[in-house]
Parts: sequence; structure tokens; C-alpha cells
Amino acid sequence: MHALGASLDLLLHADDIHASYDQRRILKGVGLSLHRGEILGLIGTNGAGKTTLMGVLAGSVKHDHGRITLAGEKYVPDSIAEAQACGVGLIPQNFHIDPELTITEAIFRGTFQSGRSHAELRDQAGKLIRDIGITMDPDAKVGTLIRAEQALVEVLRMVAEEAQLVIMDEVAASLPDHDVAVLHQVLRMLTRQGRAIIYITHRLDEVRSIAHRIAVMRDGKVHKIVEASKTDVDDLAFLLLQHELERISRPSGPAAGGEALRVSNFSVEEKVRDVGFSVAKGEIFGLVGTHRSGVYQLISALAGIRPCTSGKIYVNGTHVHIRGPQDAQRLRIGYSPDAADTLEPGTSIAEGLQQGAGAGAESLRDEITHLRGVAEVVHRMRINTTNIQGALSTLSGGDRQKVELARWISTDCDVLILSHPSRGIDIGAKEIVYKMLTQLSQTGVAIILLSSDLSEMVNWCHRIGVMRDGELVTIEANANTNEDVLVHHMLGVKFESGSSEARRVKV
Ligand SMILES: Nc1ncnc2c1ncn2[C@@H]1O[C@H](COP(=O)(O)OP(=O)(O)OP(=O)(O)O)[C@@H](O)[C@H]1O
Repeated sequence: MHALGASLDLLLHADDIHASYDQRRILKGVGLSLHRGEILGLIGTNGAGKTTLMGVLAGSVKHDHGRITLAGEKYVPDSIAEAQACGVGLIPQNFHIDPELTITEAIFRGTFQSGRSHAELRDQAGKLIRDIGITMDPDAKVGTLIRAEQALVEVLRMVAEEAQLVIMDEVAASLPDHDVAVLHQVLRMLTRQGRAIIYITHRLDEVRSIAHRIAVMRDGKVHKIVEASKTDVDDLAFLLLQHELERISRPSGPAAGGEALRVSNFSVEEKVRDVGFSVAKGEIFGLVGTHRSGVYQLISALAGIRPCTSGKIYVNGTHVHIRGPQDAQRLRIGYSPDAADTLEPGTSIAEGLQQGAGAGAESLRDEITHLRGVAEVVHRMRINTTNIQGALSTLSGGDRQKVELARWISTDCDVLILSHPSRGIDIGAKEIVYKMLTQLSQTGVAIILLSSDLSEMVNWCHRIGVMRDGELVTIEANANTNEDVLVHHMLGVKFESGSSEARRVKV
């Protein structure tokens, strides 16, 4: 499966690349090569320099030293536009498309084709969509698409731009497995046309299933490049962390505490119908479902972001009404959404960790008033920075997410709803996050967790509720479930059991 289908033409060669931000050396002599038709996986711990390296290739970061050739020619792009003109395109972490654009407008925005007539572009968009074997209306608004479909629009933009090298920086981070499978199929098709792809992810099973070779970055250098077919997840974890991944023991038995939250006959418009469940104090309760399952509407109603249409909510046994975020806050329900960075980029790291994150801001401040406290959080979560007074924008994507998460974990809530808390976080830091969540739950906090990574749900949660078509179809006790069972309930389709990789291929 991993053998290179296309010829082994060298497309890109980078040698001894150095780059810095404000005198701080980030890339310290990177070497990398890539062939036409190849998918190169790129993995590394948070702050290793992956995004910076991709910035050098895509024209947004200047390197201080080193040589790059593209198709045999010297390549030193001065800007993103110049890199695009040379055939190199990047889909960034947390990419954003204006939701008001139509799919046609989104595909051709910023490309050399954007000057053509709308009718021509619309026809061309329809053809591109058909060619990659998916169904989408070129006139539909981007705002009506789920995240996975928006990712495909970004891929189509690369095709429209005639990119020869497509860089994907954690584009699949919060996508569920079945959406990742579609994205992978499309990417394989692009490589059959001779394009090359650099694919960054923190999910080691995913990188093994998509890449031909995998480059492991550590501290500003490519430490090793391995053949995907000759490695496994444990080897990759060892290469990344330089120690073996600690095996997390799944929660055994139910959480012991009394009831923290209960919803009954709960409905949100047509999206959530007659849902009932309760979460105990000290429990980590997972909720899974596809984008259209109603799971997001359910939790946003619990957080007061949208009204429920009918049903009852009980907090600590008392019937309550949640009519807005302030009500949720007053009831000590915290909600960390699956949005990109919610903090202003200019905020300092220390301020980011000190800012009240909704409920219980006072006690958060108490807890980490002193910079020593902040420094401890930074150290514990392995946030890469030399200056805690520096702006959040100077952190890597994964490290910014750690700051977001740390302030929520320090917030004084009775119920904490976390949506995709580990997105963008490397596998070593995930263990730390898991331990922090477990410790938090042991203080009696009820945690409701959403994640598209089902192995994480199975490893972290006491029980997992599965939503499909607006209904809560089952609540699985951890001891009785696995990822295949969850997928089966989520999609209402029967899957053969097997490794996550096998499942991904079958979907
Ligand atoms: N704009 C910036 N200004 C200053 N320092 C920066 C800036 N962007 C990144 N850095 C620093 O460069 C280092 C490498 O960041 P980079 O984003 O390349 O890491 P990464 O490997 O992509 O991490 P992640 O997996 O978290 O996305 C980090 O330690 C970060 O603090």
C-alpha cells in the first residue's frame, strides 16, 4: 500500500535550513527531500519547528541559511504568492474560509484563475468536484459545510492553483475517522496525478496509513526519516519522545460520586430529540457523534449558547434553567469550545493562563496569581517558551492549545464541557492532559468530553454516550465498549473489528 506509485522524480530538496524568530533559533539545519507522487508524513512534538519549516517552503517565513531546490531550480520564495506561483501551496492549521463565499468562490479565491468569469469558474469548480469523486454544489455557501467538507474545498483550491507540492498542516486534527478516510482518498488521487504532499499530524496511526515515508522532527531538525510500511506506532512514539509511551489504563468501573448533572426529555429544535442522561461527580463522560448527529447542539444548549426547545436540566439535583452563557457560568458549568484560539494573539502567555475562563474566575486567579504558578503550568504541560511574558502568538499551535486547556482545567467548575481538548497536542503532552483531567475529575468535577479520536474516548472516559440523527442511541460503559462498537452506533453501520488502521481503510 505504501509503495510509491509514481516515478521517483525529485521535486523538492532542502538542505541545512536554519531559521529564527527574534534571535531565537528554531530550525537548526533541516534536511528534507520529496519526490513527485509521494506523501511525506511530518511528525514532531509541539514546538519542534514543523510549521516554521513549512512556512519556509510556502514563502511565509524567511530562512537565514540553507539551500532549497524545487524541480531542480533554486527556490527561495519571497512571499506566499511567489511560492504559489512556483507550485507550492499550504493549507494551514485552523484554516478559515469566509462562510459567506460560495464553494466556487472559495476554490478560486487567491488563485491565478480568479479573474475568469463566474460561469466559467462555476463549470470548472463542478468539474474539479466531480474529478475527485465527491458530491458538492458549487453554489452552496461554505458556511453550510461541515469542517471535513471545508478541508476538501481547500484541497480543491490547491488543485485549481495547480500546486505541485501541497502542504497540509494538521488539517485533519479534529476530523472523525470516516471524514479522514475521505480526505486520504482524495490526497492519494492527487499523488497519482504526480503531485507531492507533506502531511503534518499528531496522530501516529493516521500518518502510517497515509504516508509513504515519515520524517520525525525534534528540536529544529529532521531527526530521522522512516518508511511508513517498516514502522509501527510504538516505534514512531519512541522516535518522537525518546521514551516509550506510557500505557494509559482505562477507567475501571463507574465513577463513585453522586449526580452532578442530569438532562431529561431534552430537545434542541429538530437537531436533538428527547435526550436523557446524567453525569456523576468525578465522572469523565464522553459524547460522540458525527457532525450532523446533534452532539454539538446538545452541548451548546448545556453551555447556554443556544436555547433548548424542551426538557429539563438538573444541576446537583436542583432543576435549573439555562437561558444564556451567564446562567451556565453561574451554575458553574464551564465550556471550552472546539474553536481555534479564543484568546487574543497579543495576550501574554502569563495573562492567558491567568484570565478568567468563564466560571469561577476568582478562584482561577487565586490559583495562579503568582507567576511562579504560571511557570509551573508551563513546565508541567511542556509549553515551549523562553518567556512567559511573551505573546501567545509566539507559541506553536499545540502550545497555544495547551494554554487554552490549562486555564479551563484551573477554572473552578462543577461541570466542565471540553470539546476536542487534545487537538493539536502531541502524544507526549496528551498523556499529561489526560492525567490532569483525571486528577480534576477526582476532585469531584464532572467532565463531559467530546473528541473525534475514539481511542482517546475509550481510554479516557468512564462512559460514552453515542448520538445519531438527533437521538442518544446508547450509553456504553467503558468496560463493555471499544472503537468499533462506537463507530457502529455512530454511523448505524456494522464494521468488522480490527485495528484502527484497518477500519480507516474500510470506511
Ligand atoms: N511568530 C513567532 N514568533 C516567535 N516565536 C515563534 C513564532 N512562531 C513559532 N515560534 C516558536 O517557534 C517554535 C516552533 O514553532 P512551530 O509552530 O514551528 O512548531 P510546531 O512543530 O509546528 O508545533 P505544533 O505541533 O505545536 O504545531 C516554537 O517554540 C514557537 O514558540
